[in-house]
Amino acid sequence: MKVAVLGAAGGIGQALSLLLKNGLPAGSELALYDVAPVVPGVAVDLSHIPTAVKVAGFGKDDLDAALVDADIVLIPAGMPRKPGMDRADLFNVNAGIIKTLAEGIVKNCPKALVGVITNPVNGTVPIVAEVFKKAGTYDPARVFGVTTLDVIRAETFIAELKGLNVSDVKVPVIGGHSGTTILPLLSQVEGAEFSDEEVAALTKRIQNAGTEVVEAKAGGGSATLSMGAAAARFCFSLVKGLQGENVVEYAYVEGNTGDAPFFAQPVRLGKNGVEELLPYGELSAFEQQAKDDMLATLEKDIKEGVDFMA
Ligand SMILES: NC(=O)C1=CN([C@@H]2O[C@H](COP(=O)(O)OP(=O)(O)OC[C@H]3O[C@@H](n4cnc5c(N)ncnc54)[C@H](O)[C@@H]3O)[C@@H](O)[C@H]2O)C=CC1
Ligand SMILES: O=C([O-])CC(=O)C(=O)O
Repeated sequence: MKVAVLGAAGGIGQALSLLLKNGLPAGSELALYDVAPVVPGVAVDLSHIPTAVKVAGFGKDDLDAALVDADIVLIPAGMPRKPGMDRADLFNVNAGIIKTLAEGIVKNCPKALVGVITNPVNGTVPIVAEVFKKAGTYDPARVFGVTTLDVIRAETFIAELKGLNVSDVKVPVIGGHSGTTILPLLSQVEGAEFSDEEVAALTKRIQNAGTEVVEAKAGGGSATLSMGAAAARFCFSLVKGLQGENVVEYAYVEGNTGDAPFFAQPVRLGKNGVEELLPYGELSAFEQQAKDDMLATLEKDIKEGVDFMA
């Protein structure tokens, strides 16, 4: 198994790479790529951890070597938010970065499963899809926007509020990955009941959790450690799928819900990425309204990504 992390020297990239060094199956290769000159050092540092995962660092001119024959590519490359910014404000800087990296994937590992972390996810995932379409290598089952952070936040906040064991709490989160496009389905959480006030407050907290971190970091960036944990969880699920295990995650994919061209929904993972698109089930009246209200924003974000490549 070869996993490439693009943007590996950044806040997310380093946390994620540490978790992958410790958690990938024995015999795996971890390829760390970044334009920052520190990246070989990050690889050397991680290589001293005694696990059976081989780590190599690749500097800015070595994208091809980092990607060649990768089974999974995770992309946390690009600029994070500062207080006062929306994720959409990152589009102009990050769109070009994502395009270049996606072109590298086409050239070196067109069959890889690709997890896009770079914001705005609502628009960067369509860019990856368009690059692959242009090259004739697009397979919607292999391209994911990583929305796992929304899921783990929802699990954490609900366990805290209701005094539950967090490992027992499962929360579906659908839609996109910004503001109101993030839609936790609290009506489907088993083992917990919520008042209308709790639903409104929790939904808002989950939607604004990224901003909560951005403000707390006061100009020093956005979520990196929790995102590292979320991306590692998602990557380990992709690995399990590749190994033939049956595992379900929520991810932002070109799916079949009919809501928008890309939409986070439950997917069963397998040897080819998405093995089965699963329905998100019945929505409460609150959730139905919230979904209807957010679709125009999500569509606009997606169009921005598609138009960038037109
Ligand atoms: N999907 C999600 O839930 C989340 C997404 N994010 C996003 O992840 C991205 C990264 O965030 P951080 O790690 O905090 O930022 P960071 O600034 O700490 O790291 C970004 C890294 O990307 C590298 N980079 C820039 N251009 C590159 C290129 N062309 N090729 C390879 N590497 C390149 C930089 O050198 C840097 O090391 C941001 O866009 C952020 O908004 C952050 C948190 C959650
Ligand atoms: O809020 C941000 O800019 C980073 C992010 O996507 C998150 O933490 O969910």
